[in-house]
Amino acid sequence: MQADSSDAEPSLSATLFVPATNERALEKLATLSPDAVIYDLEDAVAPDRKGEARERLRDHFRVHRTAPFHRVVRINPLRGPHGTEDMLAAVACLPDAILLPKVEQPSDILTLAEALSSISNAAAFRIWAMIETPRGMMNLSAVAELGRAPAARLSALVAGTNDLVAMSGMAPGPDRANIIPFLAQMVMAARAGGLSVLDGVFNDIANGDGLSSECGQAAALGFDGKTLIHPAQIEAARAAFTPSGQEQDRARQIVDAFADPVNSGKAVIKVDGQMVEHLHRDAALRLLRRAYRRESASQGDK
Ligand SMILES: CC(C)(COP(=O)(O)OP(=O)(O)OC[C@H]1O[C@@H](n2cnc3c(N)ncnc32)[C@H](O)[C@@H]1OP(=O)(O)O)[C@@H](O)C(=O)NCCC(=O)NCCSC(=O)C[C@H](O)C(=O)O
Ligand SMILES: [Mg+2]
Repeated sequence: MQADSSDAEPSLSATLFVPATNERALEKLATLSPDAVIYDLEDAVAPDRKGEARERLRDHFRVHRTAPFHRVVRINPLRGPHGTEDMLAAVACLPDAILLPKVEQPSDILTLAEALSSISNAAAFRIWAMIETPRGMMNLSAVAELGRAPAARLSALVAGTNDLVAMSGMAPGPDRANIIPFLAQMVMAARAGGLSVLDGVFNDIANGDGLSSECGQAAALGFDGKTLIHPAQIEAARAAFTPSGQEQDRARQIVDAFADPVNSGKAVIKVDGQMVEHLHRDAALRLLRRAYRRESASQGDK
């Protein structure tokens, strides 16, 4: 079962990356049902194609003014040569959020937030932060604290496991054993800051069993969703982050038990032999809300 999820964002279970230069993949989006799409101007775009990527992105958003999923643009770091132009292109697209990669300290977020505040049509944009460098990991709690400061616009953390592995020299190990401590810290930091938090990508596109297992692991760690690189990965992510029928039944049982007049005024009761407190009822209500949102979203797909 997924741990308590933040209500800061809509459902983000299946969040698909699309390189902004890949025209075919951009068009394919109209036939897919991810919860969110991250249009990438950073690592999926070669350095000599950054200008073309921005142009394609603007064209794409001009044609597709709305979409049934949350839309996020990943720009290059603001301290690098492409960051500012990427930010302006992203703002012109009116996405729901801008994803800043390789965030290492609070000032990275605050610089972007300040820049957005000086642009008139950027009022509603949220910022998502990728945590994927050793320095970003070391400064994680200070970055996540910005979730409590509305002016910082921060609403989600995204684990960049490829970069983290490459920059740290760690091998992920079987079942990601070596990186789990860092993933768990990201979830805790996100909860402390009231942020959503997404797991990193699974590179082995043809390995469906491996993906399902990693999505299950991400849900068990408390992530709100998984970032994906291929349409074939959407269903596995969706399944792992949707509360099962059994989980929903149990949640209803807990909610109903507390609503029963015989339990009126009680802070702790027994349900099916187990001690249950108000915190369990609150978690049950969140789970049912998540299941309801998922159900409504899939009705919308039909
Ligand atoms: C990896 C890919 C290059 C593979 O693409 P392709 O060879 O075209 O795959 P398929 O032939 O199997 O594709 C089948 C159809 O699906 C479309 N497609 C493929 N990928 C996507 C996608 N991401 N979104 C939408 N549609 C997609 C193809 O166009 C085919 O369509 P059709 O022919 O019309 O049926 C490709 O999958 C890819 O580029 N994926 C995304 C890569 C990416 O964005 N990478 C950067 C993000 S990951 C990262 O950086 C994480 C982080 O920073 C870290 O450090 O960990
Ligand atoms: Mg990365």
